[in-house]
Amino acid sequence: MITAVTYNDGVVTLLDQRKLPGDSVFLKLTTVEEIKAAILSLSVRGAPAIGIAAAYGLVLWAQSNRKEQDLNVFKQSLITEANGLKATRPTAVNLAWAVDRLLRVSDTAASVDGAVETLTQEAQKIDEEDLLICKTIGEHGLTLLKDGDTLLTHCNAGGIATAGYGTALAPFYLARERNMTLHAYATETRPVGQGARLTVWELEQLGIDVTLITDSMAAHTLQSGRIQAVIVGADRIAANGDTANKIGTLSLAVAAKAFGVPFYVAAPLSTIDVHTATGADIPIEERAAEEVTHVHGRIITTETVRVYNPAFDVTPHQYIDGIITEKGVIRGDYQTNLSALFHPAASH
Ligand SMILES: CSC[C@H]1O[C@H](OP(=O)(O)O)[C@H](O)[C@@H]1O
Repeated sequence: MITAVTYNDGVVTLLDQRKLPGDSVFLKLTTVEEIKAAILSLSVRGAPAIGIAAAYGLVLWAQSNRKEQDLNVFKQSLITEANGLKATRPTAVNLAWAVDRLLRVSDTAASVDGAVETLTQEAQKIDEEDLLICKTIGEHGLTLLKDGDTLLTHCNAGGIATAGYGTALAPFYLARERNMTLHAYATETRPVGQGARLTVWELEQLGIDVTLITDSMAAHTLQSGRIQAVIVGADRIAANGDTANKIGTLSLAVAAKAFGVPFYVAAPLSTIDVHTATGADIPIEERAAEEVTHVHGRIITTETVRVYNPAFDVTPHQYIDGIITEKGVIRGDYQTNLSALFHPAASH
């Protein structure tokens, strides 16, 4: 199992995803500032993985402030640090979800030491739970597939974007364990190249057949009939099922609908944000122009060009045939059926 984020005794170890596929470099971080920088630079990326990293970042801060005598000062400063972590990447709700979960459990602490212990335990629980959740997502994803299927995926929603197994790639991990054969087509995923650099690398590490295409080849590939389903991850799913994911996902969903290919989103409940009504309300992170204008440090356009670099887009729920969660595959009336995941009693 490839693990992107691990924690042990005051040190967070991150697989530096900027260096893949050429080098597997592990960063040893001991401060929340280093964690924030790693999230901003995409050393660690992937909605669940940045939630786990942010949670451990709060733990590092708490441990370095253990000598604070005033519990209220400690708690107020913790909230400030939490807000700083949330601001790093606003679209992926998992980051805020993880940080808010730590704030909730530490709020009842009766001492600074108690708060530090509670924060540490809760961050480790989030990490451990995510691994099991992703495996379960893989199980539910397999119910939609058959031996020999070819799936198109976008960006990287694999083990290195989570605590392990991934979300969109989880069915590939499970299929491999079950001697079931699935084939992958991975889109390059400009401008950061998570597909070409990370998904190809991850699937080849697993011995899974993967074909790389550029983003502009996706519609043609879907039209060709060689793809049985599209499966992607998510950064935030609104209450009505509208889904924010890596830029380029919307194009895949529209093309899949046009050519009759099922389009699935795979995501844990921690990616579903019932407090965000529709996709129009999801904040879309815009990133530096250099991600678009430069490849491996070399400029590929003019020095004067204006750049628009949204890191995500929103796929309307009408284009989504199913949302694969750890609770099962959610279909149809997403407003009702997603809400029922959080309020089961109300669904009767
Ligand atoms: C399970 S990863 C979910 C999601 O996060 C990725 O974004 P980024 O690489 O910018 O962190 C991508 O949108 C994945 O689908």
